[in-house]
Parts: sequence; structure tokens; C-alpha cells
Amino acid sequence: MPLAAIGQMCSTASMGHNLSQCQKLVQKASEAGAKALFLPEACDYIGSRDLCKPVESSEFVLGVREEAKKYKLPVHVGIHEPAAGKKVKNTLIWIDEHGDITQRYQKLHLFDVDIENGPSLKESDNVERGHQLLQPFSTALGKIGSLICFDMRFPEPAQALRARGAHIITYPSAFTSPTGKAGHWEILLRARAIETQSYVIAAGQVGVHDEEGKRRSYGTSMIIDPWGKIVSQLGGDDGEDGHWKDEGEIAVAEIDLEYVDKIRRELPLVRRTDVYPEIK
Ligand SMILES: O=C(O)CNC(=O)[C@H](CS)NC(=O)CCC(=O)C(=O)O
Repeated sequence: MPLAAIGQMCSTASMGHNLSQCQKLVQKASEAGAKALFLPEACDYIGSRDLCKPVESSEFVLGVREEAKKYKLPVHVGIHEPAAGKKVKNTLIWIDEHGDITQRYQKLHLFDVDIENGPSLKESDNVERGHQLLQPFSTALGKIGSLICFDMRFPEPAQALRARGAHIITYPSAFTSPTGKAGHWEILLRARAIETQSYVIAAGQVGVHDEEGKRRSYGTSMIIDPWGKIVSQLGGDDGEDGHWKDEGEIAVAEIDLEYVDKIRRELPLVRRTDVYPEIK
């Protein structure tokens, strides 16, 4: 059965540093025999809008493409792209084994929150939201439906991707430490896996991204099977301030499409959309 790899890293305002972390993760995933590597959201940079470049001229994207080609390993990676005005797009790209970008998804739901003693972030100040789902695409692991981070709080897009044939739903993320520690990360991801009866692959940023220590990500990247079991997991925020686990590490899990079919057959989830038409 083919293996999927998740890679965990800590992006900063140094694109060279971020690229070199990703290159090492590609190498590790290839050595582990994975058929694809899933990296977090915003791998190119965190916290420095000035670094945003079109994919054609981004040293980060060009570097990851080269590495994917060298190891013949597809890479699913979150980046930024310039958008209208001063905004950027929070984008996910699929780089195939030839190093070509063949899929692109723009994050639909933006993280605008102001939580007491928690994160206060308004993603929509700088980010343009996407307007459509990416059609699930075929890979050596099965059909992938791509979403990003905060999208995980909404069951509908995952459900729509399942209806369009996805076997795997992905959530590359930079999940905040406070909301991760509250349990939201694991519970939401497992719920999405159980209710869509799909694998969920969620690679997360981990650690402190800026010198002021304002942006901290929870890590704890995981792969969850369609029964809701965590089949692969990396460490993250261990509760002690300043301690972060598994930066620069990968983990792998087998993707079993027969298991997906079996669970869907044994426990059919037939919706009563006639009774709650307001949920579209
Ligand atoms: O674009 C970037 O630079 C990186 N993007 C992010 O970190 C995004 C938007 S600020 N983070 C999330 O969506 C976290 C969601 C979350 O933590 C929750 O739902 O609790």
C-alpha cells in the first residue's frame, strides 16, 4: 500500500531558511518511500508580506519544484501568491513528480478572530479569499480534496469534496497554539475524517514564527484514517513555554483505499436534506 508523508516545520521571515527546511523534508520523505509529501500552510514565509512573489519567480516555489523533480516525489505545499491591491492569496499547490505545478487551491475561509487571552488575528486584512473548491484530483494515493487550516471548522467543504469523489481531505495548517491546546485541532480533524469517511492528512507549522513570539503554531501534524483513528502523528507544543517537538520531522502512514470503500459500504451516511434545507 502506498505511503503518505507529513512534514512539520517552522516558517519564518527568511525564505532561504524555509526552503532549506522543505528540501530536507522532501529528502526524508523520499528515503521513507512515500508516494507524496504533505507540507503545512504558508511554507514560503510567515509574517513578511514583502516576500510574496508570483510562483514563476518565487525562489521558494522554484526550489521546492526542483527538489520534487530530483526525488520524483509529488509535494503538496502551502504558499502565498500576490492578489489584487496589497493582498495575497493563501494558496495550496500540488507539485507533481516532474516538478510541475498541476493543482492550485485558494483558501476559502479566512481566520478573523479576537479571542481573550488567545490569538487576535484578522487574516482578511491581508488575504483575499478564494471563490471555489478545487476538484478532487487523482494521485498514487487516491483522489485528494484540498482545503486549508481554518477551512477545517466547516464540515460543508469537506462534505462537498467527498461527494465529488475525494478519498483524502487535506488541511495544511498553521494552527494556533491556544486553539490547538483547547482540543480543536484534533477533534475537528477526526470529526472531518469520520463524517466524510475519508483519510485526513493535516501537516502543521510548529513553533514560534517571529522574534516577538506572537505567532505560535501547535504542530501535532497527523494522518487520520476513515474510521477516525490517528494512524500517524508528530509532536508539537508540549505545554512548556518555548518547547516544541518534531520541527523538521516527517511521519508516514499507509493509505488503504479498500478500507475507505469498506467503511463507506458498511456505514452508509445518507443525508436527510429534505428536513434541513437551510444547510446547503
Ligand atoms: O498566511 C499565513 O501567513 C499563515 N496563515 C495562517 O496562519 C492562518 C491565518 S492567520 N491560520 C489559521 O487559519 C489558523 C486557524 C486556527 O488556528 C483555528 O481555527 O483555531
